[in-house]
Amino acid sequence: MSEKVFPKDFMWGAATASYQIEGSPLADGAGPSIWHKFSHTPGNTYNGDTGDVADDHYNKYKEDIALMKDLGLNAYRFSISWPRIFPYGKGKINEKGVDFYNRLVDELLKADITPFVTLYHWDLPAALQDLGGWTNRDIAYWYTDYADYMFQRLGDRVKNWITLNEPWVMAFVGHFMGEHAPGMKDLYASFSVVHNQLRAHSKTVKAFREENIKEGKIGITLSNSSHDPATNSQEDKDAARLAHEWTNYPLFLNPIYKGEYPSGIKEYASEFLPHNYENDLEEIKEKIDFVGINYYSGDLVKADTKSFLGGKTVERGLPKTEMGWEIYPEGFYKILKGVQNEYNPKEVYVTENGAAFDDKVVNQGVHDEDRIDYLKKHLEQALRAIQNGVTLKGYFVWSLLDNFEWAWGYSKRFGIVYVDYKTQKRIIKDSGKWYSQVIKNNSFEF
Ligand SMILES: OC[C@@H]1[C@@H](O)[C@H](O)[C@@H](O)c2[nH]c(CCc3ccccc3)c[n+]21
Repeated sequence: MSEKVFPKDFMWGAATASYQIEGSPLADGAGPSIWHKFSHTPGNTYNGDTGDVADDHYNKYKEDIALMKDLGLNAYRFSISWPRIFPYGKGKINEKGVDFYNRLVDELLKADITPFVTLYHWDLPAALQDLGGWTNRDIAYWYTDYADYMFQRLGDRVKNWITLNEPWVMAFVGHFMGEHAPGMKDLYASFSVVHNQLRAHSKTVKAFREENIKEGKIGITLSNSSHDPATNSQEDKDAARLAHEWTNYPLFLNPIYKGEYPSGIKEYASEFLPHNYENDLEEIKEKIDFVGINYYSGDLVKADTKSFLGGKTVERGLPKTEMGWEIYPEGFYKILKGVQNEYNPKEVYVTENGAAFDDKVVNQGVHDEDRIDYLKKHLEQALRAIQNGVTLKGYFVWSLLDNFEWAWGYSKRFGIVYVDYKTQKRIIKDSGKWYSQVIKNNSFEF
């Protein structure tokens, strides 16, 4: 393999999520999600933005799939909105909700685009939050029933499944920092949410095996930020390792692959883990087919006794994206190599990588050189990882379209396609044209 070309059959895609692009959150019998309620609660999102319209993808999905085809994508990662299927989270089924995803999948297959389905990307049915949501142990059963129903309805055409998107963010940004739905600030709740997501994930993997989906594969997508020690001191090294075990893939892959939480979590955070959590570890240790890695940025960690787990992040002084995240491509390699070294997964997919920049339309185009530079530098590190033994099989850029960026609303643009929210017009950015060349050449050099 020449040093700049990806392996043959490497999968090139783009990723999105239901609440961020679809709009029409309550259409055709859908129930409200916790993000519908959170974004409609004053003060929670920039400018009071909500997902009521977003990219209107619920109505424009055919046009957007034609765009994906134009770009030459051979895969597309999207999420299913649980409350469109089960408006109250369990019990009554909303056929019109199922019908939307049936039509979406059929249109993707017609365009020769492989669907990668995320079963949960944070839009929990609000009715389940009324019962405690992810802090209620019974959610493992509610979630598995929902997932198993989707396997039955779409499993004949959808072969690649992701149980959860970024369970760390759901647990801590949503239940400790309070900046995401459901807006809680309770560290004990956060660790219960970690544990119940792992229980739900593994019960679902077991149900998936029983459904016997032909050539089916199932995995989980985890958020990661490369944490390096601010200095060579033992305190900073320890703080960086703890930050890694807490916020990155080990918090979930250790239980899944090794049947226990990372040593630092057991040593310094065991008081927050649910009572008798050990009784669930055997069941959580359920084989998965691939690991999904999300990566955006890296940081330095400095020992700090006032911070949770004794570390605080400090900056390197590197260029930043519009999110204020430092651009650190080497960290991408470290995370990918680290996953392979520690768990040796059969397959790895980059399920999200991308950047927000201050995109402007000039003469009907968007000349986002900064995003091209970001993507190129990260693809170089992804290829380097493959050349160093990482079983990386595909890459999904975040995101296909500019969309609802959670608490930031529509103020941050991550798309390789620009969305004019007043007209809902799509404009392929220069980065989208560049990415389409990457796919055609299977290389970032052409
Ligand atoms: O922020 C860009 C994307 C989101 O739009 C995706 O829905 C989400 O999966 C995702 N995760 C990350 C990295 C972790 C993170 C999430 C939320 C806020 C800050 C960091 C970045 N992103």
